[in-house]
Amino acid sequence: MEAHNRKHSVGDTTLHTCHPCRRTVPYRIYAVIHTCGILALMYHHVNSLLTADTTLITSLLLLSDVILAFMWATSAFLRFNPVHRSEYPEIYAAKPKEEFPKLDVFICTADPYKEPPMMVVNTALSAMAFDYPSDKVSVYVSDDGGSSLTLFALMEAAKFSKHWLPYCKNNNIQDRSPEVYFSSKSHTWDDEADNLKMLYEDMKSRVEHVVDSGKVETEYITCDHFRGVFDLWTHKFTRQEHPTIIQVLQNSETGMGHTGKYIVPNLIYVSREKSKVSPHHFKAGALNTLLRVSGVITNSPVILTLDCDMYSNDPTTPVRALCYLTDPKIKSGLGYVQFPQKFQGVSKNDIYACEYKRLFDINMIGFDGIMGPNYVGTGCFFNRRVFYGPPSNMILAEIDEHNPNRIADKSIEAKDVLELAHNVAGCNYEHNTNWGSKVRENQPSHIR
Ligand SMILES: O=c1ccn([C@@H]2O[C@H](COP(=O)(O)OP(=O)(O)O[C@H]3O[C@H](CO)[C@@H](O)[C@H](O)[C@H]3O)[C@@H](O)[C@H]2O)c(=O)[nH]1
Ligand SMILES: [Mn+2]
Repeated sequence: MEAHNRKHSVGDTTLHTCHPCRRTVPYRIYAVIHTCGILALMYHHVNSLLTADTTLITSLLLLSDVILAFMWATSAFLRFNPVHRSEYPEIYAAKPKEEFPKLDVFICTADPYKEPPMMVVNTALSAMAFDYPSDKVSVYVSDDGGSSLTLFALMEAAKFSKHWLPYCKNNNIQDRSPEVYFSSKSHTWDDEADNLKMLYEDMKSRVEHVVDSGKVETEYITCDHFRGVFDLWTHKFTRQEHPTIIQVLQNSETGMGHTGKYIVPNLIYVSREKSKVSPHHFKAGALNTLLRVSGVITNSPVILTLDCDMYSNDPTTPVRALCYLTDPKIKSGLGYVQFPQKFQGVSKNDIYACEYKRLFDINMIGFDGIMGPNYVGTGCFFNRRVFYGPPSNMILAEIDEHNPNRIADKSIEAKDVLELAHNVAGCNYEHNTNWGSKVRENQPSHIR
């Protein structure tokens, strides 16, 4: 979604507009002509079926043309009413900060060797640095690899964020993934940027050293709290059974907020329980775990899902999504707002296949004009309420802490909060509860 320039009159509170694509009318005319052609062809087939002797060949031709016509019709519907949307984040951003809803960001990672921890760090930092009240943002990283390397990298990210976030916000930086920012040539260098780049390179070399050596040196683990956790990884960590690990790596309540300097977002590491006897359902299982764990800890009404190989290229993205999600006129029927994926490192000449243009750009605006797009798995802001059934029929959760309207007002590090978060992070939790079976009956309300 891109904002189009538009002049606002004073008092204009329109948060978004929707307009049909210009090519719709010519396309419809073409579709009518194409349909006539198909009907004529069918007429011809039926006619020859009734008159000719070669029944088998004629029936096969009819069948194949029916299949082709069906395939054409399904894609034609996606071109029938495509719409473009524009939103006006500057109008939303002018609201008092108290009105901004809390935001939980979910990032999934699974293997520290295929998905380098520095990549996960950059994803997390780009989301932590959103143009959004920092104390309202909680970033949850799900690590299905249960790797001390990823945990170590995120501990480093938490430290670096205290320098990176104020820098981005004070200088209005567009690329909030430090890797992207420091490798781009199109920005001015001053002492502050130089120092920050040094800090970043230091962090990167520490993390890469740890990844190369395959283990975290105990000298880095200064806190007793972590020591027990790292013991879990004394042997090869991936795919072994292990209990749930939840670590609050940064807490906005106790972060720099209290020193009055700069408020930081929450950063929480989650590695769900692994057990050979229960299926883990890959990314869907990880997202369901994060949904429950975040429900207990922060229970934010808005959830963003990201993969660890992505970063946000626009810090106003959450506010853009809120232009739709908070609009009272459409709010009750709106489940999610999804952003198209853009790919890096694709050949400029390969504009269709590798950019997945049809999947993410062309088809999506087509779906949007009919009944709305399907969830493509990432880059999507959800209204937490949608996981609890349709608007008229809310399915109450097994435990009160999971209900979407509950305000999470305890400290995120409170002992009972973390204990309950551990209990709900089992890899097969939903299958062992009544709530899980109720949700399964009403399938669409749950991520699968
Ligand atoms: O057991 C697993 C396996 C994968 N993942 C994570 O799931 C994400 C997507 O997996 P990946 O292997 O990168 O799949 P892709 O084919 O690149 O992903 C596309 O297709 C997926 C399946 O439809 C969508 O979920 C993704 O958003 C979409 O980018 C990654 O962040 C992984 O770390 C887990 O958390 N646990
Ligand atoms: Mn991927």
